[in-house]
Amino acid sequence: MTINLIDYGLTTALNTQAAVFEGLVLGRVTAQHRNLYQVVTTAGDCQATVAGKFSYEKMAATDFPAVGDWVMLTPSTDTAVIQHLLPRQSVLAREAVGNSSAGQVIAANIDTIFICMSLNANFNVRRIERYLTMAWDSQAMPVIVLTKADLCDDLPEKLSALSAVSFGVDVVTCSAKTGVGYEDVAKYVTAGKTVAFIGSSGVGKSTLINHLLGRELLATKTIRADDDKGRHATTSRQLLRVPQGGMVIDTPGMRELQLYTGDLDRTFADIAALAMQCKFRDCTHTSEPGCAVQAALKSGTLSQDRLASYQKLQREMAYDGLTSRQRETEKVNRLFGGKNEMKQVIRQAKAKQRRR
Ligand SMILES: Nc1nc2c(ncn2[C@@H]2O[C@H](COP(=O)(O)OP(=O)(O)OP(=O)(O)O)[C@@H](O)[C@H]2O)c(=O)[nH]1
Ligand SMILES: [Zn+2]
Repeated sequence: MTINLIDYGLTTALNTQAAVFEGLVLGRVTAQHRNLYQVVTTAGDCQATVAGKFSYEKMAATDFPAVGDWVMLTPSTDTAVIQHLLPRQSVLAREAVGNSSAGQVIAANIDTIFICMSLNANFNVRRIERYLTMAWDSQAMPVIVLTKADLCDDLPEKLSALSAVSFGVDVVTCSAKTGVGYEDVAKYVTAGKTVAFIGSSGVGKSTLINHLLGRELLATKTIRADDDKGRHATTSRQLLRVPQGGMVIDTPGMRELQLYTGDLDRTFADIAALAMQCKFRDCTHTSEPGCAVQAALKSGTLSQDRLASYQKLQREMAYDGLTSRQRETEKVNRLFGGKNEMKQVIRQAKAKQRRR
């Protein structure tokens, strides 16, 4: 059986890069189970591990292959060996577990990211801002997918609230119950294109993916009626072929993405434009004279909620860029409200220690 990698998103540019590595075979990572990878090549599916140099050269976690990556490998009848990672066109990363500021790649080479949010209890434009920031940073194209339209009786109000933060990003409204909008979602999933779904648990991502795949591949779960919170149904990371062309990446890590880095200026284009008009270039938009952001707040063209959301994400990203020691300080600052307060707490703690 020969597989056409063009169906898996192979482009001429990738092929040209791959041609440099003589004697190696090109493939795309479709799944990852700890150190073992599933890779599709023209010869079919194979299992693979990474070459020793990935560990010896102390590569960063983000330099290891992830689902969606294009890799060059030494073929084998048993376990192939991944020798090289081809440059990524887009990367969806999250903050690694623990106290390091290193990122963890959860999927690579995604064309479209569906930001899923249900139109009932889960709807929250502040969360959309968070997801958009992450999506813009990944280099993939975001599309906002509003699910469970059947459970919403104030759609125009919600769409209007959304238009204030979406800035021309495509918005699709859908419902699994009525079938409305499902075809609009499918339009983005075309031959050679890779899509990913992010959004809270229980919003209907698996339901949408199953519809695209035309089968019940992913288990969907029953939602607790009282709080609309879902239980996790998806367990393994994977890249799945859609019968009518295109691929879906569904990795559990995508499901509660923490902001790692992000393109705030693109998500908050209105605030970025205002900030350009501030008198001072390093304006913090708090109490400086000639602050265009504060002026917009006063005139009502910018909402306090939106500015607060921007500042919160800005703080989070600054925090992500800190070393672990700086983070500790930052945590203390957050807890005690500032340096002087912190110093006082430390003085008191030391005094207590001495008394012992
Ligand atoms: N009323 C209604 N229910 C829906 C709709 N879409 C999905 N559901 C239901 O919502 C529940 C959760 O859907 P899932 O597709 O499992 O949600 P998920 O986003 O994949 O959840 P995780 O796997 O935890 O990330 C299931 O009971 C679905 O049947 C919809 O459009 N309307
Ligand atoms: Zn300002």
